[in-house]
Amino acid sequence: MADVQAVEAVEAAKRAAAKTAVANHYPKDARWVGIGSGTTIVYVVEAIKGLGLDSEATRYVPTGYQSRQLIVSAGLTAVEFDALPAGTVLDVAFDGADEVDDDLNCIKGGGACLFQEKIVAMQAKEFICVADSRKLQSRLLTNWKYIPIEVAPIAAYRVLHKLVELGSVNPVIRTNADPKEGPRKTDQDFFLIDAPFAPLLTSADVAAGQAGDGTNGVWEVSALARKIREISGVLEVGIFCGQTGPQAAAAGGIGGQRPIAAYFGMPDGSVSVRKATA
Ligand SMILES: O=C[C@H](O)[C@H](O)[C@H](O)COP(=O)(O)O
Repeated sequence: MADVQAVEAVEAAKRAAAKTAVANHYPKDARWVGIGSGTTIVYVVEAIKGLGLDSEATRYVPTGYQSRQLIVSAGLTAVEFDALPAGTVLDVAFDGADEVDDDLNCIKGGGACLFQEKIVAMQAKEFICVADSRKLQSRLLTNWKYIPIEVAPIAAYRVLHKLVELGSVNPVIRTNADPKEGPRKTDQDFFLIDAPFAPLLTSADVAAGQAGDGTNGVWEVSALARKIREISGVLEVGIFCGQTGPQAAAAGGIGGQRPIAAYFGMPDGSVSVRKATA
């Protein structure tokens, strides 16, 4: 009974966060909207429907199979990322996260989606993250214990070896719930490696003098993300960091993989917001 109540409380928290995020960031004249993956994004789509705008002109860009099914089941119109007219910039992209730190860096991929999520977020003016209080931490890898990494199957063991060199302790190839069914496949038919590391340093940690260059296995977020992406065989890493959309636009580019705001449903029913400072 207590378990059922706990699950219901978490679902209520996700729904509250989604409703607030959509109320604050969904443009009334939205033309292109990115829709992420996972269990929390379901409430984002519910909240979008709840706005009652349902414009014929709005198109929703999915980040994988589940996301597309969600869009279509809600009676909304999906357009695949590779079918977007050249130069299309999404008005906004919403997505969940496995953990978010003080700088709004995120870990994503716990549900096996990260590559399409990243390219959709990076094509949007604003990327908005929606989650519950379990995901709200000061540093990444506090409550959530590993970094999901999407890899080419042929390179998986090579990547495992390289991750150990970077300081990961016991990285594993993710399997299906029944390990006899073999490795879990992504929407790209790639494998996932789940790589535990020590908690990742934030900008405040670095400003306070901590190195974060991998010495003794301690990494700063962006430094580790860069190192992992450099390994041949890695398609994408489930660390979303670096520029926000507005920062990218100010530099003459499009979109960023770091959200401009993250909304967390709290156990007391309130919604906590963390906003990017720059
Ligand atoms: O792989 C899945 C995605 O990155 C999800 O957005 C992330 O795992 C959060 O999922 P949920 O909302 O189910 O906690």
